[in-house]
Amino acid sequence: MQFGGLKALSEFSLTLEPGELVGLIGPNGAGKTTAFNAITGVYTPTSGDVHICGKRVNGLRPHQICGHGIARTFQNIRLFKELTALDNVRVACHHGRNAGFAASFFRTKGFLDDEARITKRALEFLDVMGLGRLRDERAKNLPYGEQRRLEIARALATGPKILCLDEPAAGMNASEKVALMELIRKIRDDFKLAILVIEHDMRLVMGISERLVVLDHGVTIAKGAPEVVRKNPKVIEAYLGDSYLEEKHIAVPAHSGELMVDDGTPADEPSVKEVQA
Ligand SMILES: Nc1ncnc2c1ncn2[C@@H]1O[C@H](COP(=O)(O)OP(=O)(O)OP(=O)(O)O)[C@@H](O)[C@H]1O
Repeated sequence: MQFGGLKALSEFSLTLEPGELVGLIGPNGAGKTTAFNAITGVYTPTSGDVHICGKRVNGLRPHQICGHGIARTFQNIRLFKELTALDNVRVACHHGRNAGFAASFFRTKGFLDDEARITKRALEFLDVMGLGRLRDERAKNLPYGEQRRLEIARALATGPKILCLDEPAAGMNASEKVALMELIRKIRDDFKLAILVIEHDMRLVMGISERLVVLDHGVTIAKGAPEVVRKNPKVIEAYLGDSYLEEKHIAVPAHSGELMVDDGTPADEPSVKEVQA
């Protein structure tokens, strides 16, 4: 994905298997959101291919790609702020359906039955995300963490095979983050989805992902199981940065040991001590 002279994403190849939970990590500006945008049709990749279940979807519009089974959430929450939580999810349940003007205008029995089914289904998604009691609240009045969960409920309601979550725990406190990550894993298990999650907090994402892909400057610098990736010197260097390491007086030799420092939040002493040279 190239923007003028800038290659925001140049070496990126990822296959998501059914039911897999993969973490996409990397420092600020590494190209993570660009990868999501290229996969979900927000951008048309300037080269390369995106396939969903064998079908090439490059150049399709986001709603068409969603119709092929990829749903996503955004780093900056994009809810229908004036609609209730329930209606935000109902809209997604309607995805790809068209009742027809006459049926909706005359509110035929078939139309009303359909609407009742959609409401029931939307309530189930709200309950999955622990938002059932807030069904009639306008999205804009929900606390930040609940808006994030509502976005996930809405994405789930489109019936995806693959769910892409862009920093779903951003802005949450530590215990909310842990609870959300556990919920994400449960969603994967219950709905049998593949999930690709961008998360800045390395410890969190390593805790739930079977596999990690690490980007830096648009290039994949490491892939694999979390316990392998976290020992990768390139990842340690890219993620923490030389200045950070100098500041903390941490030496990272070519074949360094464990890395257990959260990114994006000030590293506390116990985490730093876990960086074993
Ligand atoms: N529409 C765009 N036009 C020009 N440059 C862009 C555009 N979108 C992203 N970029 C650039 O591409 C690079 C990768 O950005 P991207 O947002 O994908 O990084 P990121 O890994 O998601 O970062 P962060 O963790 O801060 O969200 C950055 O240099 C960014 O400025």
